[in-house]
Amino acid sequence: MSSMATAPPFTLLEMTGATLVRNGAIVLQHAGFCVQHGQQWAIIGEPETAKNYLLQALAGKVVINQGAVHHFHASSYLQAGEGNGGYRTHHDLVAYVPFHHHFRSKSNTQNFYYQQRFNSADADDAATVRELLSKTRPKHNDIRWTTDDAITLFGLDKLADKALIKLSNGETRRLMLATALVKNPNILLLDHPLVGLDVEARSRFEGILQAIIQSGIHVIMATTPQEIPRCMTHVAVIENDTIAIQGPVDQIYLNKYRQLATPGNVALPDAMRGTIRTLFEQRTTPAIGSPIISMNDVSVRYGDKLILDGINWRVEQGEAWSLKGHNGAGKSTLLSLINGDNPQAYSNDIILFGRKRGTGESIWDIKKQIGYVSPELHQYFPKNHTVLQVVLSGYFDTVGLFRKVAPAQREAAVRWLQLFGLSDAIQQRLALLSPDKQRLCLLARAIIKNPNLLILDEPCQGLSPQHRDFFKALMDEIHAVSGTTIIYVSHYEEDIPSCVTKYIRLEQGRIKL
Ligand SMILES: Nc1ncnc2c1ncn2[C@@H]1O[C@H](COP(=O)(O)OP(=O)(O)OP(=O)(O)O)[C@@H](O)[C@H]1O
Repeated sequence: MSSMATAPPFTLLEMTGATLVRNGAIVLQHAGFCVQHGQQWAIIGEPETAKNYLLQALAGKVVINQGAVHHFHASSYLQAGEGNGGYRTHHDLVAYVPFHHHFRSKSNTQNFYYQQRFNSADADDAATVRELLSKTRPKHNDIRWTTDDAITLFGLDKLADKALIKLSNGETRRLMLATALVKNPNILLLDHPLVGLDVEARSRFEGILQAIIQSGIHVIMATTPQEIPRCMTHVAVIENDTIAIQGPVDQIYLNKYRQLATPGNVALPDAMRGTIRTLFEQRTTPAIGSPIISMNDVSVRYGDKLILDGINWRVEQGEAWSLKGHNGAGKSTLLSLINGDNPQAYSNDIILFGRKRGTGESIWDIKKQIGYVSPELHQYFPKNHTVLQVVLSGYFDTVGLFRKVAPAQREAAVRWLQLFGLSDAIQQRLALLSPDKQRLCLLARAIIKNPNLLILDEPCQGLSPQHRDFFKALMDEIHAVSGTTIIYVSHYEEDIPSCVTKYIRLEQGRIKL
């Protein structure tokens, strides 16, 4: 990959004849892509892996099997570096914001385990927002964005002294974007930057992006046809393993792609519905009486900060609820009280599955009633287990499989994986699956034990439109067949299945009627 090839005038970045391979399979072939000065690119289409790999290739994070990427924008920086003895690379001028963050503890020894968030005393090893941003120094002197600028742009002022581990999902996304900005790159590569942001943050994003672009940074982002910011000048459309179409945004017939990505009502094939019925006939979890959840004046406090304030909520068996609220409203904290991850559940008046919390029940007694999936679980789930092991671990509520399983359990796991279209991947390690298939695998894990309560926190995050529609139809079917109680969190109305008929909205930790 040479960055010293001769640049056509105004060309900043060029990919030529590139073939990208993942786990032995071609993801993208013969890809050509060129960014000229003043162009901002949105990459849409499917599969997600191809978009993600294209960004990673431009960021220099994956090997290109054939072809090359030329970073002409870095030429003068590299030339100026020659002779002064310092090591310079075009990587210094490119920042990539992935879908998942890789923040580490200060000792840099481990990823945070995900319950750690709700045990505030454990968070001492985590850097604060300001510490992280301050230590992310650019390798060059062309500083357009300081730490303070980035904090202001992304509205992180109130969070600046907070440990990273304490941030909500949406707050973490904003921090990831800010971290990339303080590298002061020439090229900013964003993988679905709006995912996890609430409606208001998404509407502010256009202005944020404009400010970034006006400072001279060029943006290339993977996104959906529905969410192409107005300041994007060009679009590239991925279809299967090629860049099918690319050009100025006003010359691409976007409606076609928007229609493809518009939520639709998928009808599950009869055979699939039959399988679901059979799987639920083997229900092992005994049904219990209502209410499933009863919260009476529940509050959660960390230090002097009240995160949840006077929550009264009753969920009857078989109900399907949408839990709504802005980023940082307290949704995940509320869920952590239900799924046994938050020690403050004991000091509150909470009845779960007919039993008051703090009356001798173990966390496992609680967890065995619940199927759970969330962005945090996905983030921290060890990826070295096979797909089959991951799904089977749902029977034991462990993060990975450490027990022997019964043949019937194994058979059910295989059938669920067939339903989710993951039969081919059964023996593959989770790490080798694309992020959307990993998510489907964790969804199968949540469902496999036929739990009394399904907690689905942003379950469609990262799913393709087809997978999303399929998953919603599956939820409707499961709810109809099993009567499983559901709590569903999403910042996108179109992600919510039609079986969800009740809602609770949080605002700054309180119920908003
Ligand atoms: N241990 C902690 N100490 C201090 N503040 C915390 C702690 N854990 C969470 N918070 C704060 O509590 C607020 C609520 O966080 P929570 O994750 O419940 O929000 P959320 O509604 O799920 O947001 P999102 O939509 O972004 O996922 C956030 O502002 C977060 O920073």
